[in-house]
Amino acid sequence: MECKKVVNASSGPKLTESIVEGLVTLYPEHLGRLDDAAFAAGVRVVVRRDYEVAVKQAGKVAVISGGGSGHEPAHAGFVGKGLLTAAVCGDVFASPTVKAVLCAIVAASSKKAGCLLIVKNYTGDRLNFGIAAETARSRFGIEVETVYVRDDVALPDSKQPRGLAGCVVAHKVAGAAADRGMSLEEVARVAREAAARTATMGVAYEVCSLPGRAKATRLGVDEVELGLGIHGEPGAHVVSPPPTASAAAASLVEACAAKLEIPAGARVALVVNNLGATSGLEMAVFGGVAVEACRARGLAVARCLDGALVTSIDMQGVSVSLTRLDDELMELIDRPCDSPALKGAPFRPLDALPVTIPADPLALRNADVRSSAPEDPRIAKAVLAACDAVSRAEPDLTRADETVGDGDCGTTLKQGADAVKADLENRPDAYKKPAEAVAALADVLGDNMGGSSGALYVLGLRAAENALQRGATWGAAFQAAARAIEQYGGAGIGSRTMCDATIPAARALLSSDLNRAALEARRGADGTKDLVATHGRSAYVAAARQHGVPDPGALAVAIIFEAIADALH
Ligand SMILES: Nc1ncnc2c1ncn2[C@@H]1O[C@H](COP(=O)(O)OP(=O)(O)OP(=O)(O)O)[C@@H](O)[C@H]1O
Repeated sequence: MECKKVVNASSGPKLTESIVEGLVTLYPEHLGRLDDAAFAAGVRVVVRRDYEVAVKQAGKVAVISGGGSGHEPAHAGFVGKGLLTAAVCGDVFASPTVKAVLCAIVAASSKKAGCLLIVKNYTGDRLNFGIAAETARSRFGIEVETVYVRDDVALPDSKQPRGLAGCVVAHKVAGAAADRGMSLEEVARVAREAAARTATMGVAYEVCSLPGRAKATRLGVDEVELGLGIHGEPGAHVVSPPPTASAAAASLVEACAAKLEIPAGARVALVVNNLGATSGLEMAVFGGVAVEACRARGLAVARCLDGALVTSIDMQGVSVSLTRLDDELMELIDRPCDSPALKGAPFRPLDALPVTIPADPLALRNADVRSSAPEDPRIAKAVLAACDAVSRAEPDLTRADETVGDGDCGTTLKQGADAVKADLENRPDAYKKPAEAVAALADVLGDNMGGSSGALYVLGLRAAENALQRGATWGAAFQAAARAIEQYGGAGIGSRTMCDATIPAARALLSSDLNRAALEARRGADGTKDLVATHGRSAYVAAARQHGVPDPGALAVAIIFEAIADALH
């Protein structure tokens, strides 16, 4: 079955046409497209809107790149001041035609200044851009230089390394040089230098899927590919199980640094490229550890660029490019640019080290709780039993929350339980008296447990702590806890929340005993299977989906009461 894509046409020129149309519609201040009727049908070339004045009349070198579509924002997204003059757009993963490249050269270049072609090193691109360059020279008298980007280091013995995300560095450097008014020869020299000093390697956690085709199933659930191309071709190595972000970053950085023979202490520009469908969360994690990996290798990360730059449609993965900088490249990389995808000075300096703002932990922690109540060894026993029971129940709680919520209730509770257990081991004295123990629980859960349930537990525990400090019984203290949860959470009996377990359990604890309270908590939790949520995240989930599944928060309360009753019987 075809994979789902947000497109009108799923392949061929119609798809390319709609990509180009979309970009020029979205970025009219930057982009225009060549009128194909004036040249030849089927030509899809995106140009700087102001190319006539800013490039041709100004006598500046035109910088042109392109290739197959599917790598957006490359290359049309890099068309603009200080970057590309024009981008030639082929069909998805297919080289553009000679005619299209020739049209771009002839339209965008002046005879006086000439044109630089930046070509990713694929046979189709080499041939089509090459024929166009020769024709532009012989038939139109335009001087053309070509720079090949062959930054791939995944296949060490390859005679024809592929062009990958490193082309962005060549675009930036050449665009800046052309903008500064350097000659064609000079622009080509610095672009060649940038390309030669750049190495790239990537990792894919999921391969890409092409519009109109079935989703590729090459990679097993436990596999990733290292050293891949950007056209869905298999990577150089399959690695299983998937490496952590740190391990992946370290191997990519090492491969690039080794290939470029970068000595320790050298300045580099780091490009962390999202291959298309890597989440913002993953990009943040990976970007940070990629910088760390460079520093661990002794490299000075002088400039850094991250984001979706040269994608492979929807590949879930990242590539790392390193460029060994010298003063000239650094100066050109730092010059301002203005295109849809890159603006200002997109290569950021990373000189400043991350700052941690010191917070005064004493100001955040509650003043010590001291009561004259006698010590009670049953408290630690009950706490331990509750923690173990919650940890054991994590899969059940997760399953329930995956159906009726966002799936994190079990892990949130387990995180709290693990932290409490560790605190109990470290500070057993804090769990000997009622008010002190409850205060310790609130402190630990407040620091370690997020989510709604984290806040609700802390609220309840604080209320119980206050009551216990005033000499309340456990029954009265739990009653105060249940009331605080009701008051701040706004839910009550029948809302399909933990209140369906806490309220009846509190009543039973006041009038009867712990066993009765556990029974009532369980009855309340089971009863939520027939309720429709009015509070909490489940309130946004269809009623039919909730039916027959207990509220995870209520279920956890029942599990805790049962564990304590069992431990203390
Ligand atoms: N207003 C409320 N009053 C009482 N209990 C609530 C309330 N809202 C949610 N809950 C309880 O919290 C449980 C879910 O806890 P969890 O920590 O997963 O919170 P969440 O609602 O998913 O919020 P998030 O994950 O965004 O913090 C629910 O099963 C329910 O028992």
